[in-house]
Amino acid sequence: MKNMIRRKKANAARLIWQRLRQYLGLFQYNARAIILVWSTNRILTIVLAILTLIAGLLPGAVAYIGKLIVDAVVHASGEAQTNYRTNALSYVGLEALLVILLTGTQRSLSLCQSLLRVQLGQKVNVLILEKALTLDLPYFEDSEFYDKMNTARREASSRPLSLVNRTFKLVQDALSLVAYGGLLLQFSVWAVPVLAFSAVPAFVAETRFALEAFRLFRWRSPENRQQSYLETLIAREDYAKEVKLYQLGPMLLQRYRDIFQRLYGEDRDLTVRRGFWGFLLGLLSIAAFYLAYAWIVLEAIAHRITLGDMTMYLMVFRQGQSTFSSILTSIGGMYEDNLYLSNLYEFLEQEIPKSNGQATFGLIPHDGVRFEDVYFTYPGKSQPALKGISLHLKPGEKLAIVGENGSGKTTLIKLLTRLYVPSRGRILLDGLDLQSWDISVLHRRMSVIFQDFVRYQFTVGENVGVGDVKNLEDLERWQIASEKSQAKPFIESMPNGFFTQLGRWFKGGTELSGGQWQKIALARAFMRTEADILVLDEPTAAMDAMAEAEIFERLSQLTKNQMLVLISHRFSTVRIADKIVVLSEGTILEQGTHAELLKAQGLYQKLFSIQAAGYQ
Ligand SMILES: Nc1ncnc2c1ncn2[C@@H]1O[C@H](COP(=O)(O)OP(=O)(O)OP(=O)(O)O)[C@@H](O)[C@H]1O
Repeated sequence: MKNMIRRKKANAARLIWQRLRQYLGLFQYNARAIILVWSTNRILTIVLAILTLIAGLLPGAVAYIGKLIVDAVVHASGEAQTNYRTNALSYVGLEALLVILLTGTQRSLSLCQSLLRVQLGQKVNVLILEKALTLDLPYFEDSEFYDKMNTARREASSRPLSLVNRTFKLVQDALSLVAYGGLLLQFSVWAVPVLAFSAVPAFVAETRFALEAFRLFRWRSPENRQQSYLETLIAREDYAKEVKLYQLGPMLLQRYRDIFQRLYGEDRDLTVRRGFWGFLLGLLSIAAFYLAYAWIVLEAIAHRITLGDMTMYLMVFRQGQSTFSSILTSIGGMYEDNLYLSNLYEFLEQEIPKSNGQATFGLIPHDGVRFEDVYFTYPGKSQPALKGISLHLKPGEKLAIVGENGSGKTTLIKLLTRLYVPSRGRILLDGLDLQSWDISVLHRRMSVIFQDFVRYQFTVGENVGVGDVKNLEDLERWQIASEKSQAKPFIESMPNGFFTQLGRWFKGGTELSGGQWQKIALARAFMRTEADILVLDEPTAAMDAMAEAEIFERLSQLTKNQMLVLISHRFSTVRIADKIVVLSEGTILEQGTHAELLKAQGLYQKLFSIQAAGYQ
């Protein structure tokens, strides 16, 4: 029996300990937040700590001077002694000085916090962006991971400082409470623990609700993303045309409102419950406070304490109560901050499996590119996008890939450029698996223009220059590259030539036509002269017939020493290739030269004749 009771007790103790650890575990980020703040600006952090200390101790001193004033007044009025009067007046002066000091300290504290907030916000954002730069493409396409990053970005820049401020505020309040407690102990040893315990239920409720708030916040990431997407659709110029002409505005706005209503409903429930329980449990501490208050009044009436003592205790009580509730708020808030920070650190510390390829040259120089039985399935998909792809592209060779929409052409390029890793099989460059190559060396050897190339809101020259970031500002190279892509004539006709700002986001920006943008993108590809693999995905789809014909006429010449991988739906353009691959549903259906494929009378020949017929 005794054993059973002992075991039960041990179990209960273990449970309490576990719970406590769970609670305390959630405060683990305080120290990290302080380190983060410390590394952001040491001087400001030290000043903040010192000011917090002063601001914590001063209120106790003010309360004590209050007592001295009242006692001196009582003496002075009873015995009409001038030195008591002088005493009383000098205490008043002293209190005024202390209050000035306190106000100054508090002002300086908020000044320090404002400065730190800006610096810390910048620092955390840079950390997040630096991490984002290390991520491979699949991470950006993984909505869960993307949500984590956005949650981190949205909130985390303000949270670390908030956590540090709260930690310091807690220390400050705790110091004030210790000072008050010290003064109160003279009254009764019981007053302090009674007041402390009365605050526990409110504290537990506060942390519980903070956890719930965080869960809500996390669940909602997808909804928040939807909302910000709708905002973008409604408010951004590149969507405005369609939104207006299809009259999508009201429908989009309604969706936006609906999401808000749903979120608001959940928020309101939580806020109401939090407020209700906070109030109810807060009543407990108020009751304890006022009982003690009444006790002090009775003691003063019975002359067991002086009037000065009573004034001091009452002040200590009032201040103590507000310090208590401020501590509660700090702890609840700190708990929330910790939860948000856990999200930030989860993002920052997510292990990114990196291929440790370091090779800067291949095993068989000049072997070119080989696909060996390559399969690829997109994450989360059941059907492979590419199946058993094998091909060989020798240095200087031109390869064209054709095939219907969704047949896997772009996917093949994504694998070739190592944005994705094959699920099976290998891709070799100069006899060495792409995974073994140093990624920056590999990317330097490639020049790629995707169908959805980026229209940078930079100057024309920079839009070309980004093709070779080392020579971003090199006017001469811009000129050569844009001459190759037929972009030079229209660039030079613009008022500021290569220095014209493009896009509409910034003042004085000029918008280009689709074909003009494409010529700029092509110039970007030609800018990368170091690259020996040029990949062009529908490079001339938006260009006029003349420009397209001129580019293709010269393309073989322009890319004489480069391997060229060209995706196109126009058969007139692919015929320049040494080898044409016809993709269908992720597999190679046919391959050969234009003449061979025509002769084979397969899909290529069929599609070619359909297109040719269209022009007759
Ligand atoms: N990021 C992605 N995640 C999942 N599936 C994708 C992704 N991108 C493409 N797919 C799928 O992979 C298949 C091949 O797409 P891919 O973009 O390679 O086709 P494509 O031949 O380039 O088409 P198009 O001629 O329309 O440009 C399609 O079924 C497509 O739905």
